[in-house]
Amino acid sequence: MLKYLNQSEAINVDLELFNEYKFSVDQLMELAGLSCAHAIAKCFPADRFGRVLVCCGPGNNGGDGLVCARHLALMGYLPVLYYPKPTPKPLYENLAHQCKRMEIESISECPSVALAAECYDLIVDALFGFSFKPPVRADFVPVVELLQQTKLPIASVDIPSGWDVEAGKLNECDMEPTLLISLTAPKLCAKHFKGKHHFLGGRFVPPALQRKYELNLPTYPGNEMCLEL
Ligand SMILES: NC(=O)C1=CN([C@@H]2O[C@H](COP(=O)(O)OP(=O)(O)OC[C@H]3O[C@@H](n4cnc5c(N)ncnc54)[C@H](O)[C@@H]3O)[C@@H](O)[C@H]2O)[C@@H](O)CC1
Ligand SMILES: [K+]
Repeated sequence: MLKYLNQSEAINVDLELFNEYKFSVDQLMELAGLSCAHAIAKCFPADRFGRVLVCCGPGNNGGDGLVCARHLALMGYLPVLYYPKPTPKPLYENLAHQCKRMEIESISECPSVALAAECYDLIVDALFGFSFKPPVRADFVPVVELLQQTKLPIASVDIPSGWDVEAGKLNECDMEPTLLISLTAPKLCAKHFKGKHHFLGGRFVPPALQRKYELNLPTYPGNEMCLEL
């Protein structure tokens, strides 16, 4: 049976990938963000869902979002970034710079539900991942409210933002993505996911680490970056 990780297991797997297996954050983020773009392309083809609002948070989940936006642009989408709190570290500055040089538009105001409905076909939620601790801080309340109120389909990276990593949907955030891309392995909250598509991405987990945490990951088909669970 596929293992669903609690918050501390997710953090420990992450630490081991960096400390024991010597991956760099950039490497894993690139693969994670690329796998998200692939899962999105399988569920939301560019000819019908071309205009994508990519909402990025301040941590690595937001970094995955920046990578995903860049790959979506390469795949024929028209992503627009909403990245309200850019993190002043070279990793994130470089990813944001790459998006800019890829001519990806950026907006500084969170759009209203009505404006988002007019301008976009899909929202990518890369606000918070497995290090989220509720409640949502003030800076991110408007965008979390947009995610809760919009009728547009949402693709969530790793965790539906605002959900508790283990308990799932909270009273203060009952957002329901259409697509969830669990990275590395699903977290416990994914057991409560009721949307249409649940994908696994982040095809980089060494066999010994899979065995140690008894992840029982399914076999990715062929050279695919992601698979539907
Ligand atoms: N091995 C892995 O497990 C990998 C993880 N990656 C991504 O990294 C994510 C985890 O990244 P991080 O640990 O950097 O953390 P997150 O991106 O989950 O979030 C932490 C950031 O959000 C802020 N934050 C936390 N709670 C908040 C709240 N209530 N209101 C507002 N802001 C809040 C924190 O200050 C911090 O800046 C994963 O979910 C996944 O998306 C990938 O990049 C690559 C590989
Ligand atoms: K997220």
